[in-house]
Amino acid sequence: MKKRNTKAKKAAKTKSRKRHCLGLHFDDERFRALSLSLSLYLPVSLSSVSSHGFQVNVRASQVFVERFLCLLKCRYVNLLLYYVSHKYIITNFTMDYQAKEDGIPNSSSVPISSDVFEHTRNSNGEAQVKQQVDLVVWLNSILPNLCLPTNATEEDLRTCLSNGTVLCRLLNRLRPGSVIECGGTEHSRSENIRRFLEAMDEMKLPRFQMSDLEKGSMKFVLECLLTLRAQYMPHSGRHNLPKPSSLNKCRSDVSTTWQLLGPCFRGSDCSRGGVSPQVDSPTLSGEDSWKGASRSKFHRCMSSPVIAEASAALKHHARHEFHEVFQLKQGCYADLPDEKISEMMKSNSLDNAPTQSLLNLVNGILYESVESNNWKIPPRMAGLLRKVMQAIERRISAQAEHLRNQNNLFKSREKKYQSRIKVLEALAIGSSEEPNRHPLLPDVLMHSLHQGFHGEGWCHGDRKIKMEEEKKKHEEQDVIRLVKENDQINHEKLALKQELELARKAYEDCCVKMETEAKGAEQELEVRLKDVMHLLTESRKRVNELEAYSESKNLHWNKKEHIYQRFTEFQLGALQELRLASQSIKQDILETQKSYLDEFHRLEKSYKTLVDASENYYAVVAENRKLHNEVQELKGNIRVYCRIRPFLPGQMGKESTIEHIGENGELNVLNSSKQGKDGHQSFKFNKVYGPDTTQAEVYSDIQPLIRSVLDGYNACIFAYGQTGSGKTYTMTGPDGASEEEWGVNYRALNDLFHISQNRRKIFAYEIELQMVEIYNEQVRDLLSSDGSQKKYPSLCSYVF
Ligand SMILES: Nc1ncnc2c1ncn2[C@@H]1O[C@H](COP(=O)(O)OP(=O)(O)OP(=O)(O)O)[C@@H](O)[C@H]1O
Repeated sequence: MKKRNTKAKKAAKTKSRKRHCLGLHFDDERFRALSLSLSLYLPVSLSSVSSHGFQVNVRASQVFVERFLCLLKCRYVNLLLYYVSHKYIITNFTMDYQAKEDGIPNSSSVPISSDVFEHTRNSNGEAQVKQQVDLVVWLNSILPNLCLPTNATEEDLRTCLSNGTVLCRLLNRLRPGSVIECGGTEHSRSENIRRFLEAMDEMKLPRFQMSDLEKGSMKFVLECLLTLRAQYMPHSGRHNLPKPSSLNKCRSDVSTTWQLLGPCFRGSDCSRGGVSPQVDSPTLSGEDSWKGASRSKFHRCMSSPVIAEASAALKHHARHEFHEVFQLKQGCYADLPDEKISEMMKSNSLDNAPTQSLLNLVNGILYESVESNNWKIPPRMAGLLRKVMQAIERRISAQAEHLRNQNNLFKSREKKYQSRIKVLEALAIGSSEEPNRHPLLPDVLMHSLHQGFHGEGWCHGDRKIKMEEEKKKHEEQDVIRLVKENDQINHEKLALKQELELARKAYEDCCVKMETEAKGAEQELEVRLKDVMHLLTESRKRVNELEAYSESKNLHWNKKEHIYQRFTEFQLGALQELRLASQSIKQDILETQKSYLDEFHRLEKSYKTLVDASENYYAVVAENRKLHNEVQELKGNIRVYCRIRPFLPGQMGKESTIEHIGENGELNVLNSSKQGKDGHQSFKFNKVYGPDTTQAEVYSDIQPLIRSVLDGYNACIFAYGQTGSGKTYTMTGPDGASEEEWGVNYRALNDLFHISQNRRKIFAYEIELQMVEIYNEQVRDLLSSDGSQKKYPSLCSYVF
């Protein structure tokens, strides 16, 4: 019996290894357990199970389904969860899976109906479109001048990114100085892209090929940009893609996981989202696949907030319209209208909006405040920020509560399974204590066996004995088979128990970790909220101060501007006048210069003439003097002139005695007292001046004598006649005389000074004047200042 048991165990082991080789280990119990585990975290539920197939209800995208099929083939849950954590799970559909009895089911052979495929494709397309929209919004927020439409197609993106400048600018905004941008030539285009890719390599981030930008799918380009976004804006689009660092980590995780699994899958097959795992060699057992690092990675993925987010997104699929409230076309929060902010702040919108949208909003506002407003948050945005943070806090609290409920549920299920395991263990123990009774052997069979050894048919001949032996042999074979199956069941029970224990521990760890993370996140959010509120208060103070300062400055500058404007206008007017004056002066200067030039030429000519004349001047002057004096001598050294006084005002009716005045100094006088010839007397003078002769005409005959005096000749002019005949009038002029009435004395002195002044460069004259009066033959000095009126004995002439 012992030998038979050993053989049965060996056969069971061989069969078990064979099942592992097939890569399928989904009998009913095992799959139920797996489904239960999955349903705790994922939108997967087992619909029906049979010995050869099962139906799974999945809410997932096509990618998810493909991954799930891979999971079914190798029972590798880690892989499934990994992909789920990074892909959208957005739709519902049912997948029928019929496992093949004789081989490994291939994902391509899974009978999925055409409408399911269509639905799946649409789901996948929706996810890609959403990723693309998110990416466009992000690009617009980083590079506002880009102005990409939210519904930009792949070709639009290709056109936008193909010259490489946008990529370089994007990278420089995220990481200043990362790349140096070239110009817009064809060569610069490839150079820009090359530099961008080098920078990505340097940052150890996944990149695309240059040909991806030229044609074909933009998938890798989009993945690269989403990774870049996750790297530098880790809170933005978290549900779309992991951080680049974590992406690389996840890639290595996947690779590690494959190693743990054995060579069933190659990491490279899925490093870019591939879905065609290969079964190359026997896999490890299901128990092995849950050991060590892979299990911890599984729980790390499970504990990721993204899972919770994805789950929440599935549960609140109907809330899609609220997501629209927080979607911004251009990603510019500062320009949001008040109506939009009010709509966002409504409790209905906040409670129903996806958490990722709220986080995007918070990050967007903070990013804008850092980038554009120098850490200043506008008050209306601060109110919205506070509301959003409160909504996030409420959600975190709800998540923690949900996790606690899940934990309780899991514990209750664990107890239920433990009780089942205990029953099975009791059955197994019972069978070992009663060797002749296998727990799974039916009573009828046990009765037959008993009868086989102790029954009465033993005595009815050889034929009967032979039949009994054959029957016994069959029954023994049945017993062996049943024992073997019982061993197998026990073995699987033990494995299931261990697996459940591990899962329970892992789940507890996961819950603790998630609670810790939730508390940490809550505390972090509280700290950030406090920081934001502090910043907001400071910003408000600063804004008020700046507004007051700006107002006063504005007034001051307005005044100054007015003053400067007036001053400028005045200066412009003055400048204009100066310009006109300058032009006029310039014209005058030119004219003056021209006239001076003419004058200079004229003076030059005159000067030459004068030079010529001056050479003979002195000779001419001497000659002139000589001739002049000779003329005077010829005229006579003693000349006698006679001037006839007109009637005085009171004598107008009297008869004149002047009979005739001749041209040559002849004068005929009629004496009415005498008769005849004696009554007519004739006189002869050098010249006779009639009663109408002016003072100037009298002096014109005397003037040459004045010149002779200055030439060194002596001259004497004196007047004589009876009282009232006009001597004083002729020599001096009447009292208060005008220049016309000046007598000989004034005119002679004028000429003396004038001629002596003209000759001052040649001669120096000394002029002395003496004025005397001769009266009653007494000479009196009229210019004497001592009052003594010096008297001379007898002199009756004026001497010059
Ligand atoms: N040519 C004249 N035209 C007009 N009035 C004259 C003229 N000559 C003399 N008289 C006037 O005659 C008057 C007498 O002249 P004035 O005093 O010169 O004479 P007199 O010879 O000097 O006299 P006396 O010897 O007494 O001094 C004056 O009133 C004077 O104005």
